[in-house]
This record gives sequence, structure tokens and C-alpha cells, in this order.
Amino acid sequence: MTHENPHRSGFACLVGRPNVGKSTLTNALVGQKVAIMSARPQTTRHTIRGIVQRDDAQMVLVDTPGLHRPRTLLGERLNTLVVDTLSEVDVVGFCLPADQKIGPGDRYIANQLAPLMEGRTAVPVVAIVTKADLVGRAALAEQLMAVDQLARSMDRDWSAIVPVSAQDGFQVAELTEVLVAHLPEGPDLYPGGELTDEPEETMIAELVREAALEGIRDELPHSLAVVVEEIVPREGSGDDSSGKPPLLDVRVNLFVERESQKGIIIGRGGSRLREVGSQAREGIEKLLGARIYLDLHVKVAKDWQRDPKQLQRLGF
Ligand SMILES: Nc1nc2c(ncn2[C@@H]2O[C@H](COP(=O)(O)OP(=O)(O)OP(=O)(O)O)[C@@H](O)[C@H]2O)c(=O)[nH]1
Repeated sequence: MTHENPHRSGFACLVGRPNVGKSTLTNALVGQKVAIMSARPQTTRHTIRGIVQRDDAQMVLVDTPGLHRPRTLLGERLNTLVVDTLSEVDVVGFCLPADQKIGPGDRYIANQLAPLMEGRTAVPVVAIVTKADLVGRAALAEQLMAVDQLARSMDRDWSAIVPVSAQDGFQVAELTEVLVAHLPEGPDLYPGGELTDEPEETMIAELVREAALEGIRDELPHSLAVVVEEIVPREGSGDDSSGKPPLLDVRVNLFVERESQKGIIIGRGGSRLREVGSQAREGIEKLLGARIYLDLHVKVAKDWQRDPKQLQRLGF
């Protein structure tokens, strides 16, 4: 191997009308390690469907509530939300089945995507022709041309058009390459492809959050996100015969939105943060059945509640 490719990471979203094969394709892209994501608290915008984990990239496949032709004002609002959400992913995969003519449902979604595909902040949209195994070569070629024409009719271009079959694996690897190429350079968003939503970590985060908000709930409504960074055994602890429980280093980040809130959490000379630490530690030691050293860091993550990428990084 000569020069390594830069490591890439980011979010991708598959859209398309119902039954075009989005779920099946998600599973095929993710491979064996289909990560079934439990409902995550406060996941209002993205639900993670799976993570494509490679040595040189991590692609997080997210879901949106679904793009539909709205029949109501609420439906319209929901679609606005969906489009907003889509504008924040790194690449969109627009799925159209190989075995059906492009119809009004597909056209509706294409029209919703069109504004995303222009301007400085344009999001690349890859047209994916799914279920390629259901048609012959000639019909597939015809469908690829029709899909190309669909973009042209809107004065747009797909970043690529990729035929694929999730059923027999045709072009699945190629599609992964195409999608990954659109992700920005960066480290894994979820180290090791693991989502940090193990119940233990969630509970630890909750204990810290409770302690941190004690008495100041009104001053910091909803502006505090707590993320357990790591839980690691202290080197050499627990392997003697003293019978003492092992010592764990628990590193936790508290994210606030503003510098002033940081001051509130930390308190004068760090006094408040120490209290938060000792109160939370008690609960965490009970939970883990271990002695812990609790390392709390308060950080400012501007407007984290409004930024889905930040939210993902914070584990929401
Ligand atoms: N032959 C063939 N069938 C497929 C392929 N991908 C999906 N299907 C079938 O198409 C149907 C719909 O697939 P889904 O993956 O559930 O479609 P979806 O777009 O996620 O559907 P919604 O959840 O309703 O949005 C299922 O019966 C799948 O078995 C494929 O590559 N080839």
C-alpha cells in the first residue's frame, strides 16, 4: 500500500417512496453488523438505522420521518422538517425501483430534493436504482436513462446514478464507495461503530446530569448534555489479591451552550463541580459495583440542540 486514503466519516440518508427497498438496502450496506438502534431519548430528527464501518470510513445511515406527498398542512410541515434534516446530512441516496416506471410519488420527492441540490451548501444526491435483479439489462438501461432525465427535467444533476440489488448484492460495494466518497474527512463519529447507548452509560450520564442540575434546573433548562466518554479500568487495579473492587476511570463530558452556563456548573473555584462529582460518584459506584474516579469536564458546544450533527456526536 502506498498512500493511505484520508479517513472519512459522516451521515447518509436513504429516501424514496414506500416499498422501494430502503430498509433492505440499508441492511445490505451495513452488512452482517446490522445495528438495531433502540429508540434513543431526544432523538427527534434522526434515527440511526445502521453504521457502515470500514477501516477508512464510517458512514452513519440515518432515517427521516419519511417524505410523502402531503395531504394535510401538518404533512407539509413535516416534509419541511424532513427537507431541513436532509440538508444537514452529507449525502442523500434517492431510491427508485428498477421495475416500476417513475411515477408521481418519485417525482414529488425529486422536487423536494431539487432545492437541496443547488447553491453553495448543496447536498449531493445519488440516485439509486434498486431491485436491479428484477429486470433485464435493457430495461435497466432504460430506467437509468429515465432517472437521469428526471434530474435534467428539474435542471439538476444526480451526483451519480447507481443500479443496485440488495437481494443478490449486485453493486452494493460500488454504492458504498460512491456514498463514502461524499463524506467529509474526519475520525469515526462512533468509535468502533458502537453507539454509546449501553444502559450503563445512559444511567451514568443521567446520574451526572441529575447532580449537575440540582438546584439550578431553572437556569439551565434543556441546555445540558452529558456524554460518557470512557470507562476504563485503572491500570494495575483489580488484579491484586487484596479483594478490593477494581478502580475505574470514568470520564464524562458535560456540554452546555454558553460560556456563562459553564460558569454556573463549575461554580466558584470549581466548588460546585466538585459537589456534582461526589454526589454522582456515589450513585455510579453503586451502579457499577466498583470504585470509580470520576473525571468531569465542562465544555461549551454552541447551539448543540439545534445542530443534528452535534447531537449525533453527543450521542443523541
Ligand atoms: N427482488 C428484490 N426485492 C427487493 C430488493 N430490495 C428490497 N426488495 C423487496 O421490496 C420490498 C420492500 O423492501 P423494503 O426494504 O421494506 O422497502 P422500504 O423502502 O424500506 O419500505 P418502507 O419501509 O415502506 O419505506 C420487500 O418485499 C423486499 O423484500 C431487491 O434488491 N431485489
